[in-house]
Amino acid sequence: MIDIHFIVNPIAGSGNNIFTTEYLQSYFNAELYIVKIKVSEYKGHPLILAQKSISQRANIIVACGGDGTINEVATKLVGTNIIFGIVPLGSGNGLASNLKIPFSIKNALLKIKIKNVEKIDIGLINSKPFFSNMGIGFDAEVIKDYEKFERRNFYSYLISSIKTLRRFKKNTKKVILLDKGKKLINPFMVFISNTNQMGYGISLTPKALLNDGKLDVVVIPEISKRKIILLGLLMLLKKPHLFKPLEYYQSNSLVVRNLSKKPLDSQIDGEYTKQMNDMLNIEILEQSLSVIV
Ligand SMILES: Nc1ncnc2c1ncn2[C@@H]1O[C@H](COP(=O)(O)OP(=O)(O)OP(=O)(O)O)[C@@H](O)[C@H]1O
Repeated sequence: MIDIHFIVNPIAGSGNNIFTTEYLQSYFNAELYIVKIKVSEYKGHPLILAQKSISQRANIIVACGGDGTINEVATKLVGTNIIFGIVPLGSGNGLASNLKIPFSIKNALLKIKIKNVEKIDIGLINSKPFFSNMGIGFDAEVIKDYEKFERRNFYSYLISSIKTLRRFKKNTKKVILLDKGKKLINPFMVFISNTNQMGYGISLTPKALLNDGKLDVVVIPEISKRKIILLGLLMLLKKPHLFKPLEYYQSNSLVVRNLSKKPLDSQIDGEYTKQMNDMLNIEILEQSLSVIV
């Protein structure tokens, strides 16, 4: 028998995500599969549920949600032989988009049933995993504002982006030192990605591969509001490389030092995180998650 556990975030994306055992057993029949559904009740709960599923010896653990839920569930599976599945229900779905996992629940479940497994790289920030991307600067501030919205969709991202743009430079000075001694004062963004998608078809790192042992790094220095708008348009047109101040490179590790007095605001897989540590060691852990594609 195959033990398959579904960890469902009921509020991901447009919300109201409900799965019943009858529905899932129409794909995973009771003669072959033992199906368990676990519904997360609060932020951080998917992590606890995944840990329980591991101790219950699940063979396959499926995250039903967006990048935040994926992050919490998959964090527990890194370096194990447990197979990880995704039913994308989030607003952005960066990792699922890169893996070409269908957004239709039916087709995502059929993929899981076929069980074509690939090993993918994951990123680490001071040993804490990320799967899609992390960022410091504008994206982190957008996410901080976005988390106040009840509705998690493209419209909320757009409103948060406009609000952030209005007040962006009024914040205290940020000073960051990147590993090669590159000092950045008030950078617009330092963005580090494992995937070639941010969600909604938007990307800053189109060359990223999930199994190349590299993270794709985008550094954008302090820029004017007019240039921020130009960058936004180029991203929507899928041509961010035409934006001249943007520096793009690949690396298997980097160090980010915070030289300002305040902790750095960051986003990790689309969730706001305050970095209390002044030194961030960011690295790649090659082919350490077995995921159904
Ligand atoms: N019942 C719940 N109530 C509130 N928050 C929850 C609940 N269950 C899970 N969460 C948290 O919601 C956060 C966001 O989840 P998720 O990323 O899946 O959705 P999303 O933000 O809509 O998608 P995306 O990241 O792709 O944009 C995660 O940190 C998760 O732990």
